[in-house]
Amino acid sequence: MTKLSVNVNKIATIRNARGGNNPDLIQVVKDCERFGAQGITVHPRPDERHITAQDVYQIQQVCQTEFNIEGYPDARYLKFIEEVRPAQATLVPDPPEAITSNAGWDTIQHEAYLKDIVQQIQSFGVRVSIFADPDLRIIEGAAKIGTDRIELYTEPYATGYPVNKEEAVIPYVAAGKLAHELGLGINAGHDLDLYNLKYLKDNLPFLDEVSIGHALVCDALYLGLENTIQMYLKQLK
Ligand SMILES: CC(=O)[C@@H](O)[C@H](O)COP(=O)(O)O
Ligand SMILES: NCC(=O)COP(=O)(O)O
Repeated sequence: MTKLSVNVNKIATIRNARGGNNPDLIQVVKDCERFGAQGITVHPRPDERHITAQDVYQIQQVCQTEFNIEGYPDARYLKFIEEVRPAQATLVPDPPEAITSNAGWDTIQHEAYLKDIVQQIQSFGVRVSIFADPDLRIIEGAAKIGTDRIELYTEPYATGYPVNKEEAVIPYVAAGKLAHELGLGINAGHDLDLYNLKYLKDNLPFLDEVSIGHALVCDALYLGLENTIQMYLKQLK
């Protein structure tokens, strides 16, 4: 079964726009889970443009499903992971000024660095996922590093889907097959939506989890949060 982890970054974006507590992020987290979300994902970026440090600790208090914290493994991020002990830590190579995540790790060039970080996080009893492009050498590198899972970066798939979905999915099928053969868990995320999700899921038999935020929150503006979460879950059946 592929789990849906709802990324609530954009709820915090709207809240921060006015400086108050509307929408109430913690209430939205509770509601997402009540509506069927099987995980909650946040990416507490250093500039706190959306998710703040306070949000991270408050979500941990209420999250009843799997809490997934994404980020670049600097000292601030590792402190979150050690103190919060989420179900999963997803390592992303974003520089602080990144507008959004736009690439996976070079697991070959950064093997020694990532191996140390992964061991540190695993020593906290936290599962590790490494954000990765669907490149077979990169997947092999991820296995060497000792990560529990990879998260396939799906922006290129989402961009290619409307043009030629059969072609767009090819690298992901190959990467997913190799990852499974190497004993890695498989997550996927970035720019997934109600149009492209089912085709990816149907072509990736061992997909453990998708984390979806931007499109889901945008859909919820028109369709309502409960209905939207149910619609995303239906795509994963
Ligand atoms: C890692 C990834 O692709 C997304 O989870 C990322 O967290 C999106 O970040 P923004 O919500 O800041 O665009
Ligand atoms: N890891 C991907 C994620 O959490 C959400 O990405 P997006 O759906 O906001 O593009």
